[in-house]
Amino acid sequence: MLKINHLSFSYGKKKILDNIDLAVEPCEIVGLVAPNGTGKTTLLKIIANTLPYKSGNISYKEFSHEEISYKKQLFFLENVETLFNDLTVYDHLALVKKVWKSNVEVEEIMEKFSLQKIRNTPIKKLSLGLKQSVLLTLYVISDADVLLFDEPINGLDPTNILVLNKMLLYLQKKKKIMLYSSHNLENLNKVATKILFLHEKNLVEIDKQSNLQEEYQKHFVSWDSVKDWD
Ligand SMILES: Nc1ncnc2c1ncn2[C@@H]1O[C@H](COP(=O)(O)OP(=O)(O)OP(=O)(O)O)[C@@H](O)[C@H]1O
Repeated sequence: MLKINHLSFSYGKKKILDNIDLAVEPCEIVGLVAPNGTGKTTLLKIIANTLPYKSGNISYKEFSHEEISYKKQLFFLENVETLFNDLTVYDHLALVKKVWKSNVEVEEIMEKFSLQKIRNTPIKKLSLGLKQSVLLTLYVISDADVLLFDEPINGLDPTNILVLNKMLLYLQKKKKIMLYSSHNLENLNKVATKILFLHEKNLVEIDKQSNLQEEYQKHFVSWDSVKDWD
């Protein structure tokens, strides 16, 4: 289980997270929802150890957040900008397989994402959507236990959104712990096992049976911020 207790975080005087508690079990796909600039990426970065925090505790199984064993069980790439641009697709996948000491077959996963045609193309020559597909492939290749996705749908066409959803269910069968931040409520509702809104600096669980769009409006939409354009 991934556990967060009493986590608070501020950038300078600006408080982003206030006393957050969260527990995520294997096989769970937790959808994280909030308006732009609320703190979803911040929370994922803290869990992934790329942003230090001072207040609270985070652990996975018996490992605390600072331990190397924790870091080895987790995979997070914030966005396609973090890919190694000069590597070819194949070399990037092979690198992650090596570093994460994974047994996952690169060829098999490339085939599932239909990446064979671009296997020898350097990342920098790919379109946004293809880079995003490579980024998602790296999650599968890593075979890490805890997978943190920040808007994984970014740039994907409808076919590749279906591939993403299949990938998430495949990873669920492999008992991964997944956190998935997104603005796409419709797709999130299809795949997430639990939906959390980051509301007023804390996490609120939303009933999956409820109308997510309505819940979003209730929690977040201030009509003052949607200006009249006539
Ligand atoms: N390095 C930083 N220094 C200071 N403030 C930051 C920093 N990074 C982010 N912020 C601020 O923290 C807040 C939360 O940012 P964050 O990127 O976590 O939001 P988000 O919910 O992921 O947004 P989006 O949906 O737009 O990706 C924003 O107001 C942002 O301006």
